[in-house]
Amino acid sequence: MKETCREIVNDSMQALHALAKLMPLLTSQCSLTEMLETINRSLGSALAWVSVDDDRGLPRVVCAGDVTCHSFEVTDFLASTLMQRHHRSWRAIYWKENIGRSIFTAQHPGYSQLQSGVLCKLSSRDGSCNGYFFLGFSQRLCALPTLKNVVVVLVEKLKDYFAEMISRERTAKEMQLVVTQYKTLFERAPVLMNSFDRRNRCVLWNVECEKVFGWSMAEINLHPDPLALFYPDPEVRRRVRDSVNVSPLKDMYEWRPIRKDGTQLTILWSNILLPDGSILNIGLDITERKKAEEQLALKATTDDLTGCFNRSAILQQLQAVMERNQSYFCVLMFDLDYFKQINDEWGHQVGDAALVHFCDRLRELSPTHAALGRVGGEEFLLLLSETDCDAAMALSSNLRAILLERPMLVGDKSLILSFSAGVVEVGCGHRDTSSLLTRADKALYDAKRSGRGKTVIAIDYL
Ligand SMILES: Nc1nc2c(ncn2[C@@H]2O[C@H](COP(=O)(O)OP(=O)(O)OP(=O)(O)O)[C@@H](O)[C@H]2O)c(=O)[nH]1
Repeated sequence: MKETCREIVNDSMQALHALAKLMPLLTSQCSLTEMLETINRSLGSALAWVSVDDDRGLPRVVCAGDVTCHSFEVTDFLASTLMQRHHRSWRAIYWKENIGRSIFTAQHPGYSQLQSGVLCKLSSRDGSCNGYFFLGFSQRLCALPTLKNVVVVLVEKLKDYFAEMISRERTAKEMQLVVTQYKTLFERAPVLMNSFDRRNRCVLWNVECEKVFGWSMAEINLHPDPLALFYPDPEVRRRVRDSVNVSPLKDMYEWRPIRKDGTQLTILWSNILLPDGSILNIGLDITERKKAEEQLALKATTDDLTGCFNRSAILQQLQAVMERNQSYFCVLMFDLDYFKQINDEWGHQVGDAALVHFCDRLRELSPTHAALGRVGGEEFLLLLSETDCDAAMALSSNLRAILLERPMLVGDKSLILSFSAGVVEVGCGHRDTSSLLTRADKALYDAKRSGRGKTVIAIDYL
């Protein structure tokens, strides 16, 4: 092939003939490298390159041929004094011999191999493409003036194509950059992102999902219904599926999915509809934040010493029960007897332990739905829903008995706690919390006044 081409470039008619045959081969489907390779094959050149300035005016070089040539060699050659001397005055120039010496260093094979060469300026009509086109040959060619004109025609034909190809490649590069940016965002953002197709297969699962849930995408797709891994309850799964929102991003909703290790997470989920019709789920793992909030809320409503509700929390509970009062219930107000003496005789720490001991026994005897709160130093309030006076009195007696049977132990001594209590039974529809508390207080006062160690029912409130 090259032998044929050598003959071509040494003969004007054959050179033009080769050019005519070459043109249809240079289609817009070719890449720039493929195009340069085709030119080399058709004209017998050992090296072809194009150097085009990019957006920032920096040369971008594409080479093809038997002689290896790097971008920096092209750039140095174009910047050399040889090239710059009469830069404005030529459009195409050629070298009959030793062009390899102007492009390569002495160690490079091309230094001695490359002999003739043609360089042509390249600029598109719209000015979007500025640069050079070069063809180098391993022979000293005598038909170079003809070849120079062939190259000029070639460049004339190709320059708009080069411009288009370069801009296409530039667009592809920009697209690639956008893809890379989105991929990086998808992979690295500390946000959960995933997508499931219509057959419930997971098709997107970012690194954050793997980190938070503990499953890889492959592991999830081994399950016939991957969503069941996170939401074992079919009813919850149904609600999750129903929540998929095909309108633009709305609020985020809280869900409690299960992690691979069985722990429960708290995730805020929302979803967006992508242009291809698929749904992208976006989530934030708020498990730790939620735990901290719950702990704070618990602390705000709990009595540090006894672990029961604190004053404001138990009064709020009472308020809530009164507001929705649809059934009867009982309120018991307890007060430890002679508690000052306990503190004085046994010390404050024992006094604290006595409060805990009393509360623990009371909790043991109370039904699970009961609410117990500490309203003052050694004063407690117990709310018993759907409980009448008799049941409340029975509970009070049991408490007295258990405090006797299982006294508090202080070293080798035992301390039997005594208490007084007031009981109020509240009928359905009663709403007045403050009069209820006054009645309970009054009954408790009566118990104290009549000798302590007693429980008194506030009859008039029934
Ligand atoms: N150890 C301890 N003592 C407390 C705490 N809160 C209040 N007290 C004490 O409880 C005592 C209550 O005394 P009083 O109101 O006279 O009641 P009491 O001695 O039980 O007398 P009666 O109720 O009339 O039987 C006071 O000495 C308070 O200092 C607490 O958290 N820990």
